[in-house]
Amino acid sequence: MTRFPIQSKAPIRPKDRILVGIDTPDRGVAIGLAERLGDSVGGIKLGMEFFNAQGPDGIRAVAGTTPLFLDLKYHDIPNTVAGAVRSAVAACRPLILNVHAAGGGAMMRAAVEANRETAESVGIARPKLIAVTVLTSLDDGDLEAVGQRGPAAEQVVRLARLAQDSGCDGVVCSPLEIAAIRAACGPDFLLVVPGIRPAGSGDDDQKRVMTPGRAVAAGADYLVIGRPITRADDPAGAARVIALDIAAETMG
Ligand SMILES: O=C(O)c1cc(=O)[nH]c(=O)n1[C@@H]1O[C@H](COP(=O)(O)O)[C@@H](O)[C@H]1O
Repeated sequence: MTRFPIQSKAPIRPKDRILVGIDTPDRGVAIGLAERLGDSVGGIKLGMEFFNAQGPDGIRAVAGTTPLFLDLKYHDIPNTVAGAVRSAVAACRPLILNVHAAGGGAMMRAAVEANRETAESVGIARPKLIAVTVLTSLDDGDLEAVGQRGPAAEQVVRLARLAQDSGCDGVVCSPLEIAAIRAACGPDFLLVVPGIRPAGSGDDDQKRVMTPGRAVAAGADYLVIGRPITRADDPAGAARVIALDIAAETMG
């Protein structure tokens, strides 16, 4: 796997934009997928299902030197989230980690500070800290059911601005809000985008979706893609087709 371009301004190759979401509790399955996909994606994303079964030791065993997005979506009081970030950065050394923007400005500022201090004290490049805006599995009706008035897109932009003001490097958003966040937060704000479905794939539990090529053309930096790759008969082949779709929509 090549060096991840996230820490520099180097141009990003289509395949490097893919962070494959490996959602399994099984260490052997995760290691197998990471190995098979190593040459076809930019990095891996490990989240709660894997972490809760295998812990930091399992994360290190799967990620090795592979660029890692550690997706544990912290959402708690500032002191607790700061502690979680310190533990995660020291133990897992991710390239990217996340919190929920809905935890508020004080919580995000505490996370930003904990991330910076811990990276300095363990002597690693500072991981990118990003904030989840509105989950891609929710639509306007779901938001209304939890007392959130107004379209998802408005809430996403509100939370993206708050995340930026709180010192976060970027956000997780659906592909449908990329243009609005770019307009509000500028070209350097990192946009990591799940809710990606190649043409012809089912949406599963995702509600705000787009194809990989169209999401990158709209301004996504990185795409988080799970089942369309990991559940394919040939995961590496599926990742290569996705990279071709990105290239077709974004080059020449
Ligand atoms: O933070 C995330 O990565 C995330 C945020 C979000 O709003 N929606 C979302 O789907 N994700 C993650 O992205 C991955 C998407 O997986 P697939 O739906 O299988 O492509 C899952 O691992 C989710 O946990």
